[in-house]
Amino acid sequence: MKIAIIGAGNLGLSIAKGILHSNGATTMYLTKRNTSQIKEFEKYGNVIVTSDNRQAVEKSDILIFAVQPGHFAKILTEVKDLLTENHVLISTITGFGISKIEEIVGADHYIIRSMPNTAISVGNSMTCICSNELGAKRIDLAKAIFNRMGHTLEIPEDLMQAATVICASGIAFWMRLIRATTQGAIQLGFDAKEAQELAMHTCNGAASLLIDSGSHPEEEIDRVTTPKGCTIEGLNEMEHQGLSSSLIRGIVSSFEKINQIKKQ
Ligand SMILES: NC(=O)C1=CN([C@@H]2O[C@H](COP(=O)(O)OP(=O)(O)OC[C@H]3O[C@@H](n4cnc5c(N)ncnc54)[C@H](O)[C@@H]3O)[C@@H](O)[C@H]2O)C=CC1
Ligand SMILES: O=C(O)[C@@H]1CCC=N1
Repeated sequence: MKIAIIGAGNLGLSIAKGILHSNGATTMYLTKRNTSQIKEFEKYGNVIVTSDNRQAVEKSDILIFAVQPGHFAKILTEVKDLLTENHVLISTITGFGISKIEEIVGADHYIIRSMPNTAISVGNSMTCICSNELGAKRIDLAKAIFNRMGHTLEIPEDLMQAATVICASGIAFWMRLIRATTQGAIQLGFDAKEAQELAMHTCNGAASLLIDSGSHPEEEIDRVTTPKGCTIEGLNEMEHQGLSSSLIRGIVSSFEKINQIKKQ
């Protein structure tokens, strides 16, 4: 597969690392206006770093766009005459709908929207995907690409903003929960490094339990909460302080913000 990542910033480079780790490309173009910080990627023999988006598009079949929303229309306009019937366009760009992409390049291209998160760099992204009408013929290909770097779910486009909050911003939300747990562990006597080790592996274990068993979180909670024990004591105090409520309100605020951004 010949892949181009147009916009090798935070997300673009995370995708590049994921692709490299999974040997997911025969050649990979990485583009950025100033390429000096990412030249090191050329040490992988099949990676070409350039600021020339047109060259990257011409030499690749799968085009993954990961630029800021304000730059996307200009870049599409710059390369649209090079697009062939073989190209698959994958946009990771927040709030930029398929209809807007079609307005620029036409509906006669395979257009996929995908919303990965930065855990794609370690092959563990939750990635939501949707497509235009023609792109439905390439959705399995897009899923195959992202399944090598985590888990994918095909969703209707109108859920893409919500998916961005839960999956992409979600990385930040979970990081903060892990950090707070780490701070608690330090207060209880662990040094900072061990505290983080305990917090992140316990978090990983909790997610793995649900993924492997398919059970509901409350079923797993029931297995841990000894009557009159310390777990229910802590859990109830967290809820008195608004744990679930504050998470839900944060998610909804994030969603309201993303909808404002889309309107701008
Ligand atoms: N950071 C994240 O976790 C996620 C970001 N997104 C979306 O992905 C997109 C990129 O986000 P980030 O990586 O965080 O932004 P970023 O600002 O780190 O990366 C964008 C990159 O595009 C490059 N760029 C700008 N103009 C260019 C041009 N004409 N040609 C080639 N490259 C150009 C910039 O130099 C920069 O390296 C955004 O639309 C964001 O909404 C989506 C999911 C997760
Ligand atoms: O914070 C943001 O607006 C972008 C979208 C999801 C992750 N970063």
